[in-house]
Amino acid sequence: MATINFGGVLEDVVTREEFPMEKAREVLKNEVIAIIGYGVQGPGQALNLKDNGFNVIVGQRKGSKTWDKAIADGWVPGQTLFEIEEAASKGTIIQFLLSDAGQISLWPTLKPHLTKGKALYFSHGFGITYKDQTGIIPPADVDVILVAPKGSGTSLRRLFLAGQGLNSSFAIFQDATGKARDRVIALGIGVGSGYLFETDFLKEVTSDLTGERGSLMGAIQGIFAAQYEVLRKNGHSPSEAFNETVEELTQSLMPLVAENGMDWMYANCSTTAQRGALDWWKKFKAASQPVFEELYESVKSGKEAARSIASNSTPDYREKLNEELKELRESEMWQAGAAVRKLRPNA
Ligand SMILES: NC(=O)c1ccc[n+]([C@@H]2O[C@H](COP(=O)([O-])OP(=O)(O)OC[C@H]3O[C@@H](n4cnc5c(N)ncnc54)[C@H](O)[C@@H]3O)[C@@H](O)[C@H]2O)c1
Ligand SMILES: CC(C)(O)[C@@H](O)C(=O)O
Ligand SMILES: [Mg+2]
Ligand SMILES: [Mg+2]
Repeated sequence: MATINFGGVLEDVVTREEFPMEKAREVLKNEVIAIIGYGVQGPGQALNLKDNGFNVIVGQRKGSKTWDKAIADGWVPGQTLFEIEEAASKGTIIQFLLSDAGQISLWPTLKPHLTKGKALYFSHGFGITYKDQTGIIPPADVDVILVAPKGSGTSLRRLFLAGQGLNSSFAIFQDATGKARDRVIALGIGVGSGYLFETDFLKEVTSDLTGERGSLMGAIQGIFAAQYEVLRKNGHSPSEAFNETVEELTQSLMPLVAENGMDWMYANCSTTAQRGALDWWKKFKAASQPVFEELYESVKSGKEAARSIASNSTPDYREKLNEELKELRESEMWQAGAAVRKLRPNA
C-alpha cells in the first residue's frame, strides 16, 4: 500500500508498481475467471483480463445479442464462451456483471454454483447492500469481493488499449478463504485499473449512485439544459447556445481541468471570466446543495435502489430507457450538438 496525501487526508492506495501484473498473474494462476454478463463492464473487464494473460471464460445466454457480440470479440463457444450456468460451474471466481436488476432474477440459478472456496465478484455494492430488496445473500464459505471501475466499461477498454488505466475502488465483504485480499487486488490490477482505493460495499454503492445521479450524469444534464433554455429564450441561436453551454466545456475547458485542476483552467481564461466564475460558483453550490442532500437521502434510504430495480426488471426496460434516451437525443440542444460535432475540423 502506498500512503498518499489527498488534500490533507492520508489514504492507502494500491498501485501497479507495488502490485505488478506479474504478481497478479501469480496470485490467480490456478483460477478460472467466469464473467457472467456481457453488457458494458463485461466486455471491458473480460477482454482486459484476457489480454493481460488471465484464464477467462464468458457466460451468456445462447441466442442473445450479447452472445453474438462475445463471438465477434473473439470468445469461442465451447472453449471460452458458455451458457451462464456452465460458465458459473467452471469458474472459481465468478464475476457477476449482469445489470444490477438482472442479478436478482439470475441469483437463484447462480447460487448453487458458489461452492466452497470460490469467489463471488461484483463491480457495485448494490446487490449485497440492498439485500432486503435483491435477496442476494451469498453462502458463508465463499469470498465476496468488489472491484468497481470508476467509469464506463467502454472507457476501461479504451484506456487499456491506449496503455493507460481507469481508477477503481475495491472492497471485501467476506473473506472465507483467507485469500480474498490478494484475489481482489489481483483482479483489480488485471481488469486494467490505474490504481485501487479501498472502500466497503455500502460506501461504494452510496457514492456511486449519488455520483451518477448527480454531477457525473444527472446534474450536469440539468445544468446544461437550464442554461441552454435561458439563452434560447433570450434570443440566442442554437449554435451560440450550444457552444456556450457544452462544446466549449468538453472541447476546451474540461481538458484543462483534467490536466491541472479548476484553478488552472480559470487562470487560462480572461480575468473578466475569472471574476465572474469566482463570484457565481458559490451561488450555484448553494442552489444545488439541497438537491444533493435530497439525492443522498434517497440513495441511503434504498429508494433509488427500489426505483432502479422496479424500472429495470420489466420485460421492456431496455425499450423504455431507449425511448427516454431518444427524447434527449432529439431535444433541440442535443440536435444542435450533433450539428456542432460534425463541424469539428477533424470530424
Ligand atoms: N456500465 C458501466 O460501465 C459500469 C461501471 C461501473 C460498474 N458497473 C456495474 O457493473 C455491473 C454490470 O453493469 P453493466 O452496465 O455492464 O450492465 P448492463 O446493464 O449492460 O447489463 C449487463 C448484461 O445483463 C444482461 N441482463 C439484464 N437482465 C438480465 C436478466 N434478467 N437475465 C440475464 N441477463 C440479463 C443484459 O442483457 C446485459 O447483457 C453492474 O453491477 C453495474 O452497476 C457498471
Ligand atoms: C459509469 C458509471 C456511471 O460510473 C457507473 O457507475 C455506472 O453505473 O454505469
Ligand atoms: Mg453506477
Ligand atoms: Mg460509477
